[in-house]
Amino acid sequence: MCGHVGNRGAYIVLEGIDGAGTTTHSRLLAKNLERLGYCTCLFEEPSKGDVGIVIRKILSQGPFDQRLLSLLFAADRLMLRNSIEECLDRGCIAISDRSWVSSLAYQSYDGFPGSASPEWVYVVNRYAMRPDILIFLDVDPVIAYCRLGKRRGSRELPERLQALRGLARRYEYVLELVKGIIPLVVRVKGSINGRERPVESVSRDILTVVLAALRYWEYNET
Ligand SMILES: Nc1ncnc2c1ncn2[C@@H]1O[C@H](COP(=O)(O)OP(=O)(O)O)[C@@H](O)[C@H]1O
Ligand SMILES: Cc1cn([C@H]2C[C@H](O)[C@@H](COP(=O)(O)OP(=O)(O)O)O2)c(=O)[nH]c1=O
Repeated sequence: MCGHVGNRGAYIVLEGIDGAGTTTHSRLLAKNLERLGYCTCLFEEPSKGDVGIVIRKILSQGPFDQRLLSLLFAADRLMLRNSIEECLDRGCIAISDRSWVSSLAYQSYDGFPGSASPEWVYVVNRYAMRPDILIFLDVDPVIAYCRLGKRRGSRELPERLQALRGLARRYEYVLELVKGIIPLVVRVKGSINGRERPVESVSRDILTVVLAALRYWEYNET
C-alpha cells in the first residue's frame, strides 16, 4: 500500500463505529481546510459508484456473509483509487469517510455472519491506498446508539447496541494492528464520559491534528 506525504498532497481517513460522526467530520474537515486555502477532495466508502450502490443495497437488506462483503468493499475502493491519486497528484488533500480500516474492523466482527480474519481482509486490500493520517472518532457506543435512533426518528433495536459495542472492541484491536502501517493514527474523543461533545469542539481538535501534521510534512519537505 502506498502513501502520499508532502507536496503530493495527503490522504486523510476518518474512522469510527456507526454514528461516530465520520460523515459529519469529514465534511467539516474539508470545509475548514478549504477556508485555510487548501484544496480538498471528499470521498466516501461505500462509494456512489456501481459497486458502492450494490453494497448499500446488500447492507440495507440485513445480515450478509462478511467474506463476500470484504471482496465487494475491496473492489469498490480499488475503483476509487485513481480518483484519489489524481487528487493527490494535484497537491490536494483527499479526505475519506472510511477506508479498508473499516473492513478490518467490521468484516472481522464475529457478531456478523461469515466473519473474516483481519489478516485475510488486509491481504484482500493489498492494493488499496494507505492513509497518511487516520483519525479515529472515539465515541461511546451508547452515545452512537442514541444518535442512530435520532437519525431514524425511532429507537434502534437492542441488538444494534450490542453490535456497536462489539465493533468498538474490534476497532481497539485493529488500531493496534495499523499503528505500524499508517504514519499517523490519532484518536479524537467524539464523546466524553458518556456525554455528547459539541461538534465544533471535535472538529477543532481534528483540524488541529491535521494542520500540525501537514505543516510538519511541508516543513520537512523543503
Ligand atoms: N460531537 C459530534 N460529532 C459528530 N456528530 C455529532 C456530534 N454530536 C452530535 N452529532 C450528531 O450525530 C450524527 C452523526 O452522524 P454521521 O456524521 O452521519 O455519523 P457516521 O457517518 O459516523 O455514522 C449527526 O446527526 C450529528 O449531528
Ligand atoms: C468502508 C466499509 C464500511 N462498512 C460499513 C460501515 C457502515 O455500517 C456502512 C456504511 O454505511 P453508511 O450509511 O455510509 O454509514 P456511516 O455513515 O456510518 O459510514 O458500511 C463495512 O462494513 N466495511 C467497510 O469496509
